Amino acid sequence: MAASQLKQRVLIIDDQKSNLKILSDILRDEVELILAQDGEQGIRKATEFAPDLILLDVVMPGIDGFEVIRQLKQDPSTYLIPVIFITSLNDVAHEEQGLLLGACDYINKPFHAAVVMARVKLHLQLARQRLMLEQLANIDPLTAVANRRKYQEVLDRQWRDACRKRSCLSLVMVDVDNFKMYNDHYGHAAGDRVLQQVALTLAAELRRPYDFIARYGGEEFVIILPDTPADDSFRIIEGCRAAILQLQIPHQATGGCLSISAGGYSCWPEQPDESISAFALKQADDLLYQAKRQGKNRVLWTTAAIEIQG
Ligand SMILES: Nc1nc2c(ncn2[C@@H]2O[C@H](COP(=O)(O)OP(=O)(O)OP(=O)(O)O)[C@@H](O)[C@H]2O)c(=O)[nH]1
Repeated sequence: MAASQLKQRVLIIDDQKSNLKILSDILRDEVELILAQDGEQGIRKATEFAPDLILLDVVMPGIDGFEVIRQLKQDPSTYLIPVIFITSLNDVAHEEQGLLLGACDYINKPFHAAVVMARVKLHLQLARQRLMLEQLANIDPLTAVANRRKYQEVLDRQWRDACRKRSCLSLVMVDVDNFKMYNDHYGHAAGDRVLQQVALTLAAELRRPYDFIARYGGEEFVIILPDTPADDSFRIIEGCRAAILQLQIPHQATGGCLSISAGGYSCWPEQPDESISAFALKQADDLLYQAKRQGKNRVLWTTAAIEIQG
């Protein structure tokens, strides 16, 4: 089913069961509902289920709605979720406070079904559009894999995870061999089609959910293999190299078939520091350069301690 056809998720946080029931009855057919009966539970469910929209009661025992939204806006995993306040506090000062804290709208009690529905639909539509824009901003238009901007974001996250788990993370730079000659011989449009094929083939070789590929620029791709031992990572990239060769794309200018070279670097990150992760990528890039100098169509790999050559 296309993402646009999936039901969006709405989390309702209200301490009154009767309100939860009224709102559920209004929204049930249109959205997937998640219910929470106090602020703490609401925050937990917002983190766990990543809803597309939150309806938040203001007056609740324990932490009130204002404190809930404050906490949601401080957490990177929830701060983008739109929040509509639902309240019987009909004065302007409270409404202003809610909006200043980052709420996108206000619905007053008692509820009018048509108004609730209209406002929820409007904010869900805006949320969907924002998600689509975000996805477009992260994708390379030619090859449809992630772009360099997304690479940096994913690397930062996976580097932090690897620090926490003390696990092995590999960074790989991949480059199409003799691509200038390919363009010169077959034309730029044919070169574009080859880049698309290469991206598709590399992506298909990465089978684990957190393996990641991005187009780094031109005919270069970058791959992140988190939580994978160095020798397995090397084998995966060797598999990529073999898969590109198996495409048997003729490259008459070289008298053979199109190939790739790669440089890989495996490490065990200890500090979430961008200059260290940039250094790791530089190691991979230096090995790619060596692979080119040693004759191309090969993968060179290094870890802090060992060097493997293919
Ligand atoms: N068709 C096409 N070509 C591109 C694209 N981006 C970069 N290129 C071309 O890729 C070529 C890369 O050339 P070089 O950096 O000299 O590398 P190479 O010819 O592959 O040589 P080696 O890396 O030594 O194997 C240049 O001619 C770029 O114009 C693109 O999006 N489409």
